[in-house]
Amino acid sequence: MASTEEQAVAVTTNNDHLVQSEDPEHPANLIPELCRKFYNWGWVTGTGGGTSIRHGDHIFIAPSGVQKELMKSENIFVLQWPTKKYPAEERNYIRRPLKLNPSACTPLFLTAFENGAGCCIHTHSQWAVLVTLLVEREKGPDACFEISTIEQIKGIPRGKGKGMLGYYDTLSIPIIENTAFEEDLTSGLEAAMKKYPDTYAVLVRRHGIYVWGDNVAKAKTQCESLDYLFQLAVEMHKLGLPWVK
Ligand SMILES: CSC[C@@H](O)[C@@H](O)C(=O)COP(=O)(O)O
Ligand SMILES: [Zn+2]
Repeated sequence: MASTEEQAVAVTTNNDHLVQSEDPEHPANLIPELCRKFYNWGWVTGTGGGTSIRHGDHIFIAPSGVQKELMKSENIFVLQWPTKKYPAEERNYIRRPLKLNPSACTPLFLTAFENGAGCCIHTHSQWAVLVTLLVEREKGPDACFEISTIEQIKGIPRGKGKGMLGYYDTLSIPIIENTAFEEDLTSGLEAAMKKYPDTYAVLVRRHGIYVWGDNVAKAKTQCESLDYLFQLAVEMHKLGLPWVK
């Protein structure tokens, strides 16, 4: 019987083609490219944060604990979709680079994909963290960031198949409490999605945010719009201006 290492080599060797493509839009090329951008925006510094893409029946996932802006396509893990929520076992990966572990965010990304997402982004943006500190903790499971009558709200969907929010709508993003380990956030994320079925993002107090979209472009632009709104909200708070009119 082959040793664990030999089995891992076999898996990796057999499926390297899954992350080899000349196409810049291929997920194995896009994830490193996006993470370089996100690093420059302060979203994924110090190895925190990350992103994952669903492409057909494959899920592309970054490794854990690496400098996300230096990641290469050969470092990307691949899971067959649909898959188990906690794919700790080696055999669940159809491509697993040696000497690396998959992102601790994997079960959270999978939760977004189960919800129909094509891409999920996790940031440690300081604006997102600050907003979670400004919304009262006492509200518990009802904690929610809300903002209205700001043009950029129109960059966020009203819900699946419901078009985009309008200028006079109120944007609501649920906030869940942080946990000691990233993967333990999964039940909180699931509960928030159940309570807010139209949401495309969940804030994590003192940690950051998970944002997803139907595809990569939507996840990225929605994440950008939210980050803009969080920064604006922090500055408004400093000026004593209300977020909701
Ligand atoms: C700075 S460590 C951050 C991690 O614990 C976690 O919050 C995170 O976002 C990234 O996890 P990772 O397993 O490296 O993909
Ligand atoms: Zn994180």
